[in-house]
Amino acid sequence: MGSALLSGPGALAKRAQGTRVPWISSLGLRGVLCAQAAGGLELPNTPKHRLTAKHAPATTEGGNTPSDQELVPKRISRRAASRRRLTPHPLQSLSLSQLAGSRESGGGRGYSRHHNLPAASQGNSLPPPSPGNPQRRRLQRRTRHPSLPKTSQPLTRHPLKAALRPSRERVPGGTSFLSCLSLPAPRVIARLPPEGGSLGRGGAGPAWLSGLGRSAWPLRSLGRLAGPPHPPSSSRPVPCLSSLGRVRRMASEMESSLEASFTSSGAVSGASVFLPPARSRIFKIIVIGDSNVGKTCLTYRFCAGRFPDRTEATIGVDFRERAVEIDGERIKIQLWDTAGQERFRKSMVQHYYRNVHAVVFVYDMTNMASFHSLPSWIEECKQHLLASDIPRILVGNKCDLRSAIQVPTDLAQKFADTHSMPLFETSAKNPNDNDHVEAIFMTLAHKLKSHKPLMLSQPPDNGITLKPEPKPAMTCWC
Ligand SMILES: Nc1nc2c(ncn2[C@@H]2O[C@H](COP(=O)(O)OP(=O)(O)OP(=O)(O)O)[C@@H](O)[C@H]2O)c(=O)[nH]1
Repeated sequence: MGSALLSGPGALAKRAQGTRVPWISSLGLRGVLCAQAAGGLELPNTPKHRLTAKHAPATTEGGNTPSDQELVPKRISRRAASRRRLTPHPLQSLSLSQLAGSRESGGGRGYSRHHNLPAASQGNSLPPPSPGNPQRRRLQRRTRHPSLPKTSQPLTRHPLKAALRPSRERVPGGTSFLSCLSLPAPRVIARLPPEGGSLGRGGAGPAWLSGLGRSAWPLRSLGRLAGPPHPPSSSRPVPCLSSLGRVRRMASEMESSLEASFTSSGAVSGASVFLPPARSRIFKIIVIGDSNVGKTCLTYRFCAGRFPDRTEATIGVDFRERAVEIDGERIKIQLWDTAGQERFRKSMVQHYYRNVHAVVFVYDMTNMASFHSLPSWIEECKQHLLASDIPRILVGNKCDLRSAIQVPTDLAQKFADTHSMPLFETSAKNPNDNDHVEAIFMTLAHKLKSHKPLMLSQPPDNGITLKPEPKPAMTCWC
């Protein structure tokens, strides 16, 4: 049928002109080959090396047309089929990242999404895929990103995902950081007021806590780490450093309450308002000295009237207050029991020295090193610009341990004279020295009262009273 068609007058005319035969596709390859073998058709645009005489099927004897099976040369068929299979689709030859980039950059083929440059210039030095080199094409398929190793990662994984995954693997021992964060915080036991309801003997709790009520005491008190009572000398429990932040916050609250107290006394009042006179003045006294010299015990003895059952190293600062009456005036003595250990005080120091009215230097009479540290404590006061006229006293503690005393009284007295301070030797532990401890702080209170520091003075007589401004006369616009 094919030869019949090809030998028609139209086909011959086309052949004579040597032009392409548009309807040849309807014949199929077999028909074309038959026609060519019969010499009836010349295909000008068909490469001769692909359709040559040797590929054409031999005419069977008797001039019969070969069967369909014979008409299709097997070699040509296989090669054509293999070429069709090996010729990549343009998208097939692109790597994943290139595909993603081409999507983002509007479909530019083979371009990096980062710089819009050809992928080859980004470090992927492979040439564009060639249809005739299947090995190279395979390489190109395996190469996804120049920075990633050629591992057996699934193609669907984004490179970034692999980089950001490692939380568990990175932490040694298989613990993730989140589990580290969820470690239980150290237990902190709040210091409760001593029996009787208040810290001091004055009855009521500290003024700066009065607004909170008694139920707020444990929250407002400073925490100390739970633990057994430590032995009298060296091995003391180590408090938790994380409590320092809480202590610092407390110290600032104390300061602001002190400043509020000063303000309410009328001495510091930036605004032109009239404030009622304060009911009682507050004196801030800081107690400083080496760790373990007995600062906590001394302040506790004065405010609670007894030796504490157990003590731990102070973190930052402990506050105690006692109200006393001197010459008919009620004043409050606020004792700041500071930490002796450097690591528990360094971030608190600026709070200690603000608005200080008096300083108590304490050393341990059974420990010469604590006495030798006194000059450094005095120096620290100087560095924090403590006024030279602020009352200071020197206290040697633990005089009950007579057999262990290392610091002779005359040496201590000489030092005190050098620095113009009165010297007291006492014991916070010995109940017989109770009056002595009391006398130390009461002396200070008397001195402070007579000292009449500017900040704590009563409101001046020329206090400005706010007068209501005269209202403007009503104007009716209607
Ligand atoms: N024998 C005797 N021991 C005392 C006396 N005062 C304190 N201690 C003991 O000395 C140790 C330390 O007392 P603290 O009051 O905690 O010392 P501190 O100076 O406050 O120490 P830090 O808080 O670390 O600055 C405790 O074991 C007390 O029991 C005292 O007068 N006599």
